[in-house]
Amino acid sequence: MVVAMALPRRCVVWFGRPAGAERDELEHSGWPVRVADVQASGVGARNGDVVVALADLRQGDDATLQAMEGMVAEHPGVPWIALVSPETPAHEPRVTSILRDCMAVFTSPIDLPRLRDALDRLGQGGVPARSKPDMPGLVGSSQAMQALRTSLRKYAPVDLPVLITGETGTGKEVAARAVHQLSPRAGRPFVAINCGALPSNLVQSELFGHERGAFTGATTRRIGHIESACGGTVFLDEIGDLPLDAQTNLLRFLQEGTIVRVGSSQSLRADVRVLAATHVDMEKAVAAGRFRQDLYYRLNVLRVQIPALREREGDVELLAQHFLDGFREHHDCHARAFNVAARRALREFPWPGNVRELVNRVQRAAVVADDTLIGVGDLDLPVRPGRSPVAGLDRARVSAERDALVACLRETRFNVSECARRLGIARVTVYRLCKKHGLALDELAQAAR
Ligand SMILES: Nc1ncnc2c1ncn2[C@@H]1O[C@H](COP(=O)(O)OP(=O)(O)OP(=O)(O)O)[C@@H](O)[C@H]1O
Repeated sequence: MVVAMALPRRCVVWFGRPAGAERDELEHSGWPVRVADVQASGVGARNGDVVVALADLRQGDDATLQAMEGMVAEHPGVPWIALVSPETPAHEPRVTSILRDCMAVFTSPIDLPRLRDALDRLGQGGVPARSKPDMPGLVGSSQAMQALRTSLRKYAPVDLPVLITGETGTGKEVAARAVHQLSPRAGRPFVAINCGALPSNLVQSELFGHERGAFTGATTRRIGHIESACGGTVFLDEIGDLPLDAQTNLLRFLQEGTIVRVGSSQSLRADVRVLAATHVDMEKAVAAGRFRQDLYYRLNVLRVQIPALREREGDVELLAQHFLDGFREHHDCHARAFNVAARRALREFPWPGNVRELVNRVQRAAVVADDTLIGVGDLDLPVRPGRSPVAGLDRARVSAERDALVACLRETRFNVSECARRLGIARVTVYRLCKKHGLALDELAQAAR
């Protein structure tokens, strides 16, 4: 039987069985608890209610897990928190799927003050606090990112060039900045140069500087980027685009530690560490004669590959929330977090433009979202029906339920009481099922006339 619950405006709907102390603690801190049965109850929230749903996975058989999975999927607009025990089979697909859609997970014995804090944050439209990144600017807790951090930490103190490779927008410059920050050069300048954006006739002068009168228009002496990074680090982005003559001078600098300004014959010592990045295949560029092999060897002493965003399990949501929080610090917007469907879409999208594309989509969504939870439409991401958590048998079951309901409604000429009697369910269940399947009774009845 379905229980239609009249909720207070602020409430925890607890699917499962809270211990007395757990319930008391929440009620005393202003969070009335409504205990709900996942097999028979809905969330029951009205517009404007502040409701947080708790998926209590500490007890429960497979049928409960299945119903819980469906319940979470059916209520994408509600923030969910999961409670698990050390015995909860976290590797089982149903549990994994539920946990993924929850904004926070607490393991028993539940730390009640932390749970209360999480509820307060969600109640204000925020998300539970997350741990700060342990490397400057580099957010992500996936295995791929942990391995990357380990390499960057190892390479930072060694005063050798690092070649950073990876697809566009993966965070090569962020990684270069982290190396600089973690190195003994941290207090000195970090100068980033996009080699692909330098005008070809000015590359040498931009990198190494020029003397007055070195060429038409050189009315004053100019210090180049490498010299201006003195004592610090220079980051040469898109190194594969560096013209061959500039490659020769860069090689000399790497071998001898000296530069020569354009129009001068004097060598100047420059204490600068070089980090370089590329998204092109440097071996191919060398084979094609576009890049000097000796320079490639010099730059490629230490090498890190930044993983594509699609290879970082679990990081997309973390990054998306990070960018949303950052956006909110400087702009007024309603959005505080992402609903279940949006988080699923974030996980499933292949992100060809990597983290940069994610930044752009999140910022756009933060501007257009009218709700506190960003939806799939706000992110302008496709919904992939084939990847719904209600997959396979479950989807077949849902679709059979819908078909049976529509057929019975038609047979009974949309008489809800008669339809309920024939299906052997309560009238309220007919209404609940119509809502669940997105069926507007009035419109259906009208269309059938
Ligand atoms: N791990 C990360 N944590 C936080 N922000 C990140 C991370 N990785 C990338 N970003 C952000 O994503 C955007 C793109 O990063 P970045 O410019 O470092 O990428 P890139 O690989 O150097 O790009 P390109 O190939 O175009 O030079 C930046 O806004 C950066 O701050």
